[in-house]
This record gives sequence, structure tokens and C-alpha cells, in this order.
Amino acid sequence: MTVNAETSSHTGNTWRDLPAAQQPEYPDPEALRAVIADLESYPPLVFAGECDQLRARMAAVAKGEAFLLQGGDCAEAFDAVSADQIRNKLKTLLQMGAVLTYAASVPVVKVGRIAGQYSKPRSKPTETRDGVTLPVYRGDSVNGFDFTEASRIPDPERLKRMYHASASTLNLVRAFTTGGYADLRQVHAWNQDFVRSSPSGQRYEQLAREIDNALNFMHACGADPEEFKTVEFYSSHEALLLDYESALTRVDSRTGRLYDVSAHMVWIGERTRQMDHAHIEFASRIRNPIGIKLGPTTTPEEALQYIERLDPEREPGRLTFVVRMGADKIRDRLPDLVEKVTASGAAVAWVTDPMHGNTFEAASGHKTRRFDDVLDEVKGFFEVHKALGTHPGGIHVELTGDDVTECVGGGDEIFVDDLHQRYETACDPRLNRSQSLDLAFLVAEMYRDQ
Ligand SMILES: O=C[C@H](O)[C@H](O)COP(=O)(O)O
Ligand SMILES: C=C(OP(=O)(O)O)C(=O)O
Repeated sequence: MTVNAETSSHTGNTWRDLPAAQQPEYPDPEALRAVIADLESYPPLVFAGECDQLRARMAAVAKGEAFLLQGGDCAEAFDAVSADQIRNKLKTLLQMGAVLTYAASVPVVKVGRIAGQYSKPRSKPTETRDGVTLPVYRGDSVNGFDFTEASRIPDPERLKRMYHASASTLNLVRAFTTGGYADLRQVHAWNQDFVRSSPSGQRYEQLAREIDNALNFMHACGADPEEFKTVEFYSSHEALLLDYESALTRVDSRTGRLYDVSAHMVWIGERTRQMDHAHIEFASRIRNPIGIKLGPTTTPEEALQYIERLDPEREPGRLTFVVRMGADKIRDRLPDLVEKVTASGAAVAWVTDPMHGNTFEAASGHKTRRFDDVLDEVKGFFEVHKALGTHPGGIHVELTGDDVTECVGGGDEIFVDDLHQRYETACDPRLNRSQSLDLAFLVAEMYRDQ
């Protein structure tokens, strides 16, 4: 569909002349225009300088000097903006970060799929249950999850709720990460609930003791670095709803350049990465670090075109390729992409998303993923990079801090028959906390072996 609104003339709006996939069809364009005008007047959620700092961190990833840990919900929900849920997610990422930093001895750049991940691209526009067909749920920023006609109508007021939910989440994340909770002396405190008794929780406890010893040793030597007391943490989400993203795109007073101040990093998804369409045009205008999801049909020529469009200055840290091929395809499809991109001289960061190519429907009707497939795709990703002498730059995963039963397998094994017990995702299945920790330990081993 071509979006055609005359709401604003700033140059972040050049996408409006192009076809944009996966945009909601709002019944009342006037209401949308009013919402966009309000959003344009709201304060930024992040600062341009912070986006630049993340770009510098991602440059280290692209150069093989750091590892990206990007994770969080498939779809955040407005009613999940609670201190407990946000803390649990953050705790999971902090624990994974500690495992990767300590066990793989690599600086870890931590980026949440958080504080803005409210919109979902979908495979089909409608959903049918018991003979009733309604528009599909597209995330809380668009319509309601309830299966009723009224709830599924796209409502632009939800864009404002998305902004406020993102602001509250980010506020708490900033408090947690800088206000003492993320202090490395808290490594044990992050492990103090249901996860502690799981195999990965116990393994983590041992690692936390080693970190403690190292900290005590440093303290005894007189070193107490400030870096250990806070954590640098960044926000990210899929830049799907262009009305929202461009309403939050602002000119940076320092440089005159455009930044999407809805998050530090945004990515373009597999379903909206058409080269001449609106999403790529939008991404080409902003200065944030950008991710592009690359599915199994991506050709090396396309990858090179993305570089040309989005990173013409070949700036390390600007562009991240998030590959999501599926465990059965990664070893076959990725080498050609990495080889040709490397040969072009571009310094992109390569990251694996081992979730989106490995989804299947269980007999019970639950969408799920096997932990072993997730792990196998990560292994394939590492194997390809090892063979080519390139850097496996990071992982991008859908996870939650809660004890859900959405993906099967893992050390504290979840079986297909368990899926119904705590299946809480609004869209795709997420790793629970102990599966996430399992993955972090296994990735740290792969990284060390590299
Ligand atoms: O998270 C990714 C996509 O939004 C999701 O996989 C699409 O799911 P669907 O195939 O059920 O629409
Ligand atoms: C939709 C997503 O992934 P992809 O675009 O890779 O399917 C996602 O990460 O939420």
C-alpha cells in the first residue's frame, strides 16, 4: 500500500511517496493525522548522542572486538509494563551478559528488544477461528489481542500509548541499569528466583562466585572501577510503523542530521526490507545504527545493495545484518553472503537471529521452536564465520524473564505436552530465563572455541 499523508514536511518523510508493506489501514485518516501531530510534539525517548555511542559500540562488534547481545520480547504488551516484568527481562539479559563477558572474555554490547517493540508484521492479514474471520492482531500499537471485531480495528490512539509505554519502560530500565541494580556485586541477586534451582541457574551460581572472587581480589588491590557499578544498556525495536517512527524523527541540533529518537537502534524486518520501498528509504535517512533482517532468500547482490543504500560511507557500526535463515539453511546460504560482503570491503556487523527461521506449529496448535534448532542455527553461524575467518558478531533472540513454556527443550526440559502450561506470548514463542541462560553458556563456549 502507498501511504499518502501530508502531515509534515521534514525530510524524514520521503518514504511517504513509496509503497509501505504491513501498515495498518486506519478507518479515520483525520484521527491518524491528529495523533501524528501530537507525537511530533513529544520529547525524544533517547538522545542522538546515545545513538552515536551505540554506533561506536557496534563498530567494535563489526571489527571483531565485541559481541552483541540483543534480546527481549517478541511483542511487548501495554499491560506488561510493570516493574516485575521489566526487571525480570533485564535480569535475564544481565545474567546472559555476565556469562558471555566472563566465560567468553569478550566485551558485550547489551541491547534490549524493549521499550518500543509493540508492532508485529504478520504472514496473513486475517485470522479465522471457529469459522469467524477477523483482521490479524498486529501488536498493541495497532489493535487489540482479543478476538472481537471491535478490538481488531486499528486505532491510531494506540500509537500514543506506545510512546508512553516505551517512556515508562525506558525510565525504569535506566533506573535499574544506573541506580545500583546492575552493579556487578549484584550478580547473585539476579539469580534469586525460580531459575536458581535449574541446571543453568546452578551453573550460573558457580560463575557468579568466580566473578565475586575476582571482584574481591581487585578490591583488595585497591581497584574499584566505576564501570562495574552501572551497565550500558540500549533500546531497540523493529521500525515497522512508519507513521510513528517518522513522527519521532528529529533533527539533531549538534549536527543537523536526522535521528529516530524512539530507540537507540532500529531494525527493518524480513517482510519490509524491499529495496525500493518505504522502510529502506526511511532507514536511509536516519543516523541511528540500523539492523536489517536477512532471511534465507537474500542474495549477495541484495546485501551489497543494502550497504550501498544504508551505509554509503562504509562506516563500521552503522549497519548490522541480522541473519535468520533457519537451522537447515544457514550453512548453505550464509557463506556466499559473508564472502561477497567481506570482499566488497564493507564493515558490517554479522549477528544471528536463531529464532525466526525455526518456528513450527505443534499438534496442540501452539507456535513453538525447538531449543536444539535454535542452538544448531547458532552453531552453523559460528561454523560459517570460522571457516571464512570472519567475526560472529552476536545473537538476537526473543526471550522473557518469566518461567514460560513456549519453546521446547533446554536443560530444564520443556516438552511439547507442557506448552499449554504457561504459553503467554502475544505472537511468537520466547526462550524462558533458564533456556536463555543455557544458550548464553553454550554461545560462550562456541565463542571461546572460535
Ligand atoms: O515475529 C515475527 C513475525 O511477526 C511473526 O513471526 C509472524 O507470525 P505469523 O506468521 O503468525 O503472522
Ligand atoms: C518479525 C521479526 O522478525 P523477522 O522480520 O526476521 O521475521 C521480529 O524479529 O520480530
